[in-house]
Amino acid sequence: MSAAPVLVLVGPSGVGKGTVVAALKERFPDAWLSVSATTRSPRPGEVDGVHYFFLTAERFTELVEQGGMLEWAWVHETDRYGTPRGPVEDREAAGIPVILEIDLQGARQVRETKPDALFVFLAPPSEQELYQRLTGRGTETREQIERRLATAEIEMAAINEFDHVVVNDTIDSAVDQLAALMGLVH
Ligand SMILES: Nc1nc2c(ncn2[C@@H]2O[C@H](COP(=O)(O)OP(=O)(O)O)[C@@H](O)[C@H]2O)c(=O)[nH]1
Ligand SMILES: Nc1ncnc2c1ncn2[C@@H]1O[C@H](COP(=O)(O)OP(=O)(O)O)[C@@H](O)[C@H]1O
Repeated sequence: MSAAPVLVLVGPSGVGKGTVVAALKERFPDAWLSVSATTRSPRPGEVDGVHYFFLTAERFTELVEQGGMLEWAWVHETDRYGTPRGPVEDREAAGIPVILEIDLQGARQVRETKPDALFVFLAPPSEQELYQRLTGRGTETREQIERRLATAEIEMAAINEFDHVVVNDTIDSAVDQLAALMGLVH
């Protein structure tokens, strides 16, 4: 039996990573989405341990120093985000497909430690559509949107580092493509 896949999904803020992963999980409930740790504050409705593990800066540093993060990075220059190592390794050992929704810097670190993972870039159909999705979501201030668009440019420039590019045109077709790449079949 071949090992279950580890999907590393990267894409600019607002491209639809969260939406596509939620749809993928609905169709393939056995796939497990890693819960990241972050130093940013929870938004209304976000639950600690469900959406993120919300950590203080001190606790985040402590975990990094203990080797508890598979990868971590400063994202949008303001906060640290990282993947707790233990839960990922537990799923891998149990043969459960793993999804890491992380940023470009994190993906580069995972490439070093898990070169067999599946590195996929989720791209927008167009720049215009990315802008519309990001502003349409309505969860960021103008300044935050500007910062995310600047990060998006850096991320889009690294698209060639990825094994596969999936364009998030419709949610269904993006899920179909990801499921096929991961070898998930009904
Ligand atoms: N390196 C790394 N990046 C992460 C992790 N979790 C989330 N991110 C990235 O952090 C960014 C979060 O951006 P933001 O627009 O604030 O969205 P949200 O925090 O996911 O609602 C996205 O680019 C994610 O890919 C993680 O565990 N590690
Ligand atoms: N395929 C799609 N077509 C149209 N809108 C989409 C699509 N995928 C996501 N969206 C919308 O785009 C916005 C950003 O999606 P989200 O999943 O929050 O992005 P990300 O997690 O990459 O930051 C949301 O309002 C979402 O409903």
